[in-house]
Amino acid sequence: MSTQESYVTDDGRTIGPTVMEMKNITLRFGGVKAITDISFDIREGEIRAIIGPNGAGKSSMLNVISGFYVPQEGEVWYKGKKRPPMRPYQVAEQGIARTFQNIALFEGMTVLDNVMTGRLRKMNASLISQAIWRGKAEKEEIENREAVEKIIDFLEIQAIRKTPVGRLPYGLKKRVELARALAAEPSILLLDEPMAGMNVEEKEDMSRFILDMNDEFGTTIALIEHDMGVVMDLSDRVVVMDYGKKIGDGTPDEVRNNQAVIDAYLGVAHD
Ligand SMILES: Nc1ncnc2c1ncn2[C@@H]1O[C@H](COP(=O)(O)OP(=O)(O)OP(=O)(O)O)[C@@H](O)[C@H]1O
Repeated sequence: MSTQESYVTDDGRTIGPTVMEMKNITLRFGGVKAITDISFDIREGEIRAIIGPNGAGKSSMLNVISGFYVPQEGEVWYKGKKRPPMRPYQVAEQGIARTFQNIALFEGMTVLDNVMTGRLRKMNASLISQAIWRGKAEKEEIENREAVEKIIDFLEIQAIRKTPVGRLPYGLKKRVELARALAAEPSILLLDEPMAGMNVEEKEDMSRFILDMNDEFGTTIALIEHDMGVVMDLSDRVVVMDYGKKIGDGTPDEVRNNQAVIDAYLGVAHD
């Protein structure tokens, strides 16, 4: 199927054309090649997973997408244009939001205020226009509040909206982080091991929220994860990395039956 054509999944979601393309990415840290010549694409509206054993290069890839690392070789294409090297905040301004493996929230602030910080990109009224056109700024404030409240309802965190984040258990903090990222209304949402450190019930909740988020807001999601089982039910397509190389790419079924992937997960020796 052409990557420029839309298609409808078995569960009735529409997957659009390619929104991001990684072309022949190579990333080195001194003598260590974290990523070797990897290409793959992300389509609009899909849930795209990047999986692989420890040290495979997943975090490095996520950091290339989000602008934390600039690869020595290869190109990143976004919305049909080659992306020049960019700082992470510029990538964020382009509509790519992310969560972190080690939660990065303002612990002393309430859940509501943390989620509001995710909205900063959407706040357009400058200080001057706020002074002159108070009405415009007020309207924007109301819109922002409404958008944030919708997300808070959606992620079922109403009951803790006034609680300082520092007091919350781990699973809920992860959910608040998700809410904050979603508040930016990203074109692509990058999730860095969203289920790491969670118990079974928390993992089930998180899976449900990721699926619902994609369904309800149409958010394109790219996530990295080393637990293969967790992402198989969630993802439309999966890239599998091992020792910095791409060893598989396809639907969960294709990837599950790929011998190189099976070997990598069973720890079969490499040539
Ligand atoms: N900042 C860095 N400096 C030097 N080497 C690095 C750096 N970041 C990653 N590496 C190396 O690059 C390789 C890939 O690491 P990366 O963290 O991307 O893998 P990963 O698949 O995310 O692993 P994990 O599942 O354990 O998080 C590893 O050999 C790692 O040691």
